[in-house]
Amino acid sequence: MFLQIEGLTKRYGDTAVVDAMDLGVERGTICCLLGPSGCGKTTTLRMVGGYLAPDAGTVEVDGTDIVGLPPEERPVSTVFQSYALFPHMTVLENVAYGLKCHGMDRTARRAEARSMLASVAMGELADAYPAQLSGGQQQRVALARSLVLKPKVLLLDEPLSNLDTGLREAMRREIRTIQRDFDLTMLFVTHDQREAMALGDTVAVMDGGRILQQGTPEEVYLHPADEFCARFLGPVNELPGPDGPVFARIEDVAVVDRGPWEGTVESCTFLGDELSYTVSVSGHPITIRSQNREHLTVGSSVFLDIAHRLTWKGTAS
Ligand SMILES: Nc1ncnc2c1ncn2[C@@H]1O[C@H](COP(=O)(O)OP(=O)(O)OP(=O)(O)O)[C@@H](O)[C@H]1O
Repeated sequence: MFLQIEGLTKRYGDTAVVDAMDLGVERGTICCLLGPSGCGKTTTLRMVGGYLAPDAGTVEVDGTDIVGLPPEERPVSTVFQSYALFPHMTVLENVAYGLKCHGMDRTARRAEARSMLASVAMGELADAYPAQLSGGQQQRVALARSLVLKPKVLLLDEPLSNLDTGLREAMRREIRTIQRDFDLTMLFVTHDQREAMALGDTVAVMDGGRILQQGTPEEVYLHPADEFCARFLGPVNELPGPDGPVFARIEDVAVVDRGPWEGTVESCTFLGDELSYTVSVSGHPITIRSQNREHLTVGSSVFLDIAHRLTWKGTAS
């Protein structure tokens, strides 16, 4: 693996907030580190970036352990959630600043910064100040400032969380394009499962300072390692079965003419692009989505079947 984290540990008092964590990211891919608030995502990123010393473990980039190196000597650059742009510097100066720290002369670093700004479509705003920019524009400057350093690994800590939904999706596409253009290896922290699946070549599900599962979006969504991963990646229906509950994703439960489960339609909610029903099966509330505009009648009986059963260790199969 191009980025290989092994046994990484950070303790505060008696609590290991990152607990002997292992994670690998292949060269030229995006790994989304996904987990609930407080599970240790930022702490992990800060240790990889060099802003926090681990108590144990190794972080290798391209075969070299970087744990002992200060941030500026690591082949790694971080884009923070807050963008952390210098308010008194222009966009161009912000992007050129890191190159100054690497000893590049003024003309060369301004030329590099201009070319990087052009590649994130910010060339025309090179002389603006951060306060004059929208959130999305500031985000692009923050990306340019990291990319100009040509890091081997780019770390992003919830970089889209300050943006509204439309802009977030546009920026996600842009990050994907930049990642491909620069053949970057990225570790992208998020607590948003849709974002993780949309962006990640792999998704690493984290809880309690550990990685519970790492796989492609399809693997973690359709074949979760445990119940926590199953529920964190998306809603789960729990149907009664002869040997214990049968689990399925909402979109994998459908109304059929004849099927193994029978229930009563309890409610119907109009969501615009689809209808959401709650069907009670032996007292279990089951959620079903349908794009058919013809409403099922509340109170009527329906049969249900599932297209794919979610299983993990310990579930009935
Ligand atoms: N300096 C510190 N001293 C003590 N505890 C800390 C310190 N920094 C972080 N923690 C604790 O470590 C745990 C992990 O924090 P971290 O910021 O890594 O979580 P996170 O997964 O990034 O959460 P979020 O999504 O909310 O940003 C939290 O319980 C936090 O309170």
